[in-house]
Amino acid sequence: MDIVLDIHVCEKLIWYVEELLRWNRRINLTSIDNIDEALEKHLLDALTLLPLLNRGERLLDMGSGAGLPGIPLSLAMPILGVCSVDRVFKKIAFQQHIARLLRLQNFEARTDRLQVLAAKEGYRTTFDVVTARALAELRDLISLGMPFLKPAGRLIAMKGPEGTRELSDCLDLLERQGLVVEKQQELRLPMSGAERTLLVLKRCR
Ligand SMILES: C[S@@+](CC[C@H](N)C(=O)[O-])C[C@H]1O[C@@H](n2cnc3c(N)ncnc32)[C@H](O)[C@@H]1O
Repeated sequence: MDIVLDIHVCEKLIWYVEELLRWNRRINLTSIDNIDEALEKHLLDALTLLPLLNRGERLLDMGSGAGLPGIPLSLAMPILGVCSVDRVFKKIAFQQHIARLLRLQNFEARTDRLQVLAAKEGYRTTFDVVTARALAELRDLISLGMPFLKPAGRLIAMKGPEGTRELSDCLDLLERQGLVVEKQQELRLPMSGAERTLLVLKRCR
């Protein structure tokens, strides 16, 4: 997948996935409970965003669940500032446990509803990048994500094959919100061949 990472980063990434599956036996965090599948469909999938990010950017991961894609991105790119938000406390407790043990300096996990966080100072219009995986249809992601974007910020929606249809269904909304499609990237995960669509929408006014 053209992603080259330091061996120490890889060890931490794999430890994170193992810890996720360990916690998953006690509290339900993810439907995947097999290590090979989790490495591909959680870890590699999250890392597909790396080439789309720039050093020093501030990123919001909306509805991050067990920390995906925010935790792998924060490990692989320590120069990124990641804020990871989910409304479910136990999921954020797991993310905070990971951040503590891996000493993630560039990572903040908070329990909040996105609609509430969007009104808070320090969060509204302060992010260069807003990401979401498996949170909602593109139309709803745009409504949820727009309040957080800086001028010229990007919303990156991680979608399956349905991404293309969802995009063409909301071209009117993009126009109204002042968003343009900066990139539409289709890819396949290397083991299962599962299809993914990355949609990068840039705020232009
Ligand atoms: C299907 S999970 C996806 C989790 C993670 N992004 C992933 O790909 O594994 C969707 C998550 O979004 C969270 N969520 C849904 N609506 C939300 C809202 N309005 N505010 C904050 N979190 C929300 C849910 O609690 C859930 O953990």
